Amino acid sequence: MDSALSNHIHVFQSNEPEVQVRPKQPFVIGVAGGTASGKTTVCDMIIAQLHDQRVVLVSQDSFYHVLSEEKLKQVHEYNFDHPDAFNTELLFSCMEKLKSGHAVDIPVYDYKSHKNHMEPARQVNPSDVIILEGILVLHDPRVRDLMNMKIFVDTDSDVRLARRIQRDTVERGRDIQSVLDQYAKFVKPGFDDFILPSKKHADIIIPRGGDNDVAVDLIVQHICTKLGQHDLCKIYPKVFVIHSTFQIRGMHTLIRDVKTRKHDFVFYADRLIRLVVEHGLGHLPFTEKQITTPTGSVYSGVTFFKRLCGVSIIRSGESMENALRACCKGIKIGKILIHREGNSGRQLIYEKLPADISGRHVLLLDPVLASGNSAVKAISLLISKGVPESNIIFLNLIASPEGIHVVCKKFPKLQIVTSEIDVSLNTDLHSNQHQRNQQHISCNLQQERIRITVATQKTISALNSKVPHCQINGASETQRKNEKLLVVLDAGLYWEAIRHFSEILCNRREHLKLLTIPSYEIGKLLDPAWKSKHHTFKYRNVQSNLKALTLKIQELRRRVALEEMGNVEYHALIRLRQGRWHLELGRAHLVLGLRYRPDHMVISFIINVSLLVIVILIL
Ligand SMILES: Nc1ncnc2c1ncn2[C@@H]1O[C@H](COP(=O)(O)OP(=O)(O)O)[C@@H](O)[C@H]1O
Ligand SMILES: O=c1ccn([C@@H]2O[C@H](COP(=O)(O)O)[C@@H](O)[C@H]2O)c(=O)[nH]1
Repeated sequence: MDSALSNHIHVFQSNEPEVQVRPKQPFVIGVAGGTASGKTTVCDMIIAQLHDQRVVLVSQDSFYHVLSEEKLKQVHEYNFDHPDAFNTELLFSCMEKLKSGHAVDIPVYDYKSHKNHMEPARQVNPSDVIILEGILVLHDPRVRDLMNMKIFVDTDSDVRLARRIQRDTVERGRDIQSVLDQYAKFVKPGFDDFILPSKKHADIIIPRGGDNDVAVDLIVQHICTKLGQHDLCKIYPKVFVIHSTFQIRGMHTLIRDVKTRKHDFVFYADRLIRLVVEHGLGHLPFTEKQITTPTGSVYSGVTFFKRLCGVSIIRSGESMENALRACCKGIKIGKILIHREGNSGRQLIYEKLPADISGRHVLLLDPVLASGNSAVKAISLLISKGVPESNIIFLNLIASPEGIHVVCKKFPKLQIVTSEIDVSLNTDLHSNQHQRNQQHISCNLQQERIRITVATQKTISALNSKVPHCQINGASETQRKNEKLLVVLDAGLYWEAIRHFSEILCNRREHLKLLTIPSYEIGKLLDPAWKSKHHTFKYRNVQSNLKALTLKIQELRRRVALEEMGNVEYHALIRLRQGRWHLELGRAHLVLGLRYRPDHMVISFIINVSLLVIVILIL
């Protein structure tokens, strides 16, 4: 260590116990790049954006060796661009101390006198973020290893030379000729031999330096995420955030961007969901297993835990089901529908869970953990069904700190696996995300299953109003049931609506009956107890040459057998396009009715015509 410098760079211990002073490790960023590439400018931009974090900037220049008087006389012959010009031992030890939560005193370098200012030395306190900036900060492997993020600022050499001439003549007391001489003799060779080769160690390369505010934004977001996650993961050891990479941040950026198209949103949300699901599966128990390979050698491996099930919180949780099915073939998936009442109230509307759920590990699915209220309701239900708290893994894409606090405080043994903790997941973002989830789900629904739209609800409401209430026990009960029915329908649980609200639905007019027929058939498969004397239409009446329809029914039966009851395109089955309900429903009714039940249709037709004639006569 330089004795002159070491006298003025000292490391001191804090008096307080370490854990109280620094409950977490600082996030260390290294920023390297050629002279005048914009390293300081980029650092200033990062610091400005991290306004609510404690950030310190350490410059490698502070660690230039102190020059003897003799060397100072020949300073134009001194190579400031060689690694040996720096006291790297001291730099390393200071960074190590800072990282482990100790304050250090660092001198301030003066370029005019080429000296480290001894008095006053700069006291650098341990902070949330430590940025180390300098031409060769990525050169030494020990210093590099202290860094959580390594950045290289990559600016065109002509631009750098022009900036250096301007800066060094204005700020560093040089003339143009000396700048050019130093550049040719030391700066350029130093760049080619040491600085440029260190670029390969960088995690991020920022072209154009401070002009690249997109890169700086991304870096700042990444740091914020890391800082937020450090805290929560330390407080709650059962919270796991999948390793954040720029791929993952990029996908999060896309799914949050209001300009992202629905198709891209679905694609990237699905990719993230898949990562979360895979990660979540890694938290399941396993047993050791030895197997013999085809070459006869013995491999000591593990075998997965098999008694599993998924439970999705309707509706957004359903968007995670496909990823779970893709990872766990034939997995049983239950559903819970929770209705929001006011800000914190939640009402359980519907649940369908595997009968033997208490003996299974449960992967609870909901892409967004916001307030935590729905999650608490769903988890409480699972526990009431006998699932041990420690057997539940809650998987989500984005979790708010608030939601994590609420869930983890109440269920400390439950595990949460998420792809990001979002400190800005406030009500606005939640509603935005919620809207996005709706889009995601509706996109899936368009492809795979019926989507009960507002128009449908209106149609059903209109039909409801035509049903004499006396048929059902008490008007208020009817209203309540109708309300519940609409919530279930809104969730797209059409056949569930038929099963659980059959007494309301079976009294609907022909249109609705026709619409419910495929669901009714599926309902029969699952629950033979459900029957309605009002339904006369049977699939066995379908002509045998209607192969496409038969295949679809088979496909439905297969899916039902796999308990994929939500993923059914009922509309396609009855050849009905979604939307334009009145017209299309009537047409579909007529076409299908005439084809399969001409007797019925003729009678209806005669009755309708007779009624019309009577009305005309009366008028
Ligand atoms: N994007 C930019 N556009 C114009 N001038 C810049 C830009 N970035 C930096 N500079 C100027 O170039 C000089 C060197 O920038 P600085 O950030 O100090 O680079 P470094 O720390 O890499 O030496 C400074 O005078 C600064 O004002
Ligand atoms: O006394 C000195 C010390 C350093 N230099 C030059 O400074 C640059 C590094 O600083 P940047 O801010 O990154 O440009 C380096 O190229 C040295 O040549 C100096 O001229 N005099």
